[in-house]
Amino acid sequence: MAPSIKFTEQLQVFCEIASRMAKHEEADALLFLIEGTIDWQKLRDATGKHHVILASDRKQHLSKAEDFDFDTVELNIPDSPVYERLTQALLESVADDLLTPGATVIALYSGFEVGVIDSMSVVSLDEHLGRLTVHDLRQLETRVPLDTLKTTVDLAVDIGREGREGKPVGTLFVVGDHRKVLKHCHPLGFDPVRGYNIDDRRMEDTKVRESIKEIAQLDGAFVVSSDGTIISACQYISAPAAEITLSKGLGSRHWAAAAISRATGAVAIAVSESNGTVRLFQNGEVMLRIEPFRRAMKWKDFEYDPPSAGD
Ligand SMILES: Nc1ncnc2c1ncn2[C@@H]1O[C@H](COP(=O)(O)OP(=O)(O)OP(=O)(O)O)[C@@H](O)[C@H]1O
Repeated sequence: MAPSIKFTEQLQVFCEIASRMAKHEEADALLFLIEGTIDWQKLRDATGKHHVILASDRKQHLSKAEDFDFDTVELNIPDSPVYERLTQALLESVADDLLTPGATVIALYSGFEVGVIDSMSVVSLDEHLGRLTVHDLRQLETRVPLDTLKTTVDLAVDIGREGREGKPVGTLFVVGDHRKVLKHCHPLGFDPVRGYNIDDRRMEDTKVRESIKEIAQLDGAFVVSSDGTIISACQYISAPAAEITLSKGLGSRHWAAAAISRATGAVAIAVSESNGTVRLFQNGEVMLRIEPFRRAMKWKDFEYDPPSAGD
């Protein structure tokens, strides 16, 4: 059974203060990061008509919450620091259209004692989160289904923000039109997904996404079919770069992304190793750019010397 959080007097007072703060800040929502179920009726009474989002690492903690008019977000990053989980909850809420990128949110969470909501923050989602909206993805009118795009973009944003074991990671996903894409690819060594059956290569699966984060540390691109199956990994992409203009500072990974999206009907999603920025290319152009949400600044970024367009 899911653990339950006692609806204490302290929680009641927290809800009242959060509601007052929400009014004062003209906040768009209250966000509760929870580690168990709560008496939903009491929470609804205490938060009145406010838009409330509940985020948890476990689906069962959120069970029946929607019956009380709460929005819910599942995180799947247990044991991560609270800051990471809050960030993820905000990103997911924006991606699911529960919050706009410019929203102000009153977040309530357990900052010190496990299982007790003891902390509150006023968060203004700045423009770093700004571009990640389903609306933007919808505007692309691609032949790649929205679900596949959203899953890939979410994963790319995770990779850009988290890196791996403290190190930044960059990578490239080429999504859709995979038969044509493969004609422009050659392997850069062993293909780590080769030999796995289709069910073990679907991006909708959490375990598969975790494996992708590992493989992303290797050189080359992922080729993904429109239905979100990883067709191949560690591929070098060579497509003609003629008629493509990109901003200065973008290197060969981004040129490859632009070129393949021009030469085929695929959407290319590049994660920059230098700064975690995710760019989505279609028809040779950057259609969407998502800045990582507060990744630590690295001074060595400024020493970066991009290769020339012909590379
Ligand atoms: N044509 C390509 N196909 C697939 N992967 C590529 C290609 N070109 C470069 N890469 C990958 O991108 C990595 C970084 O290359 P480079 O620094 O030139 O790219 P970049 O666009 O500046 O990207 P970043 O911002 O991540 O540094 C390479 O080590 C390689 O793994």
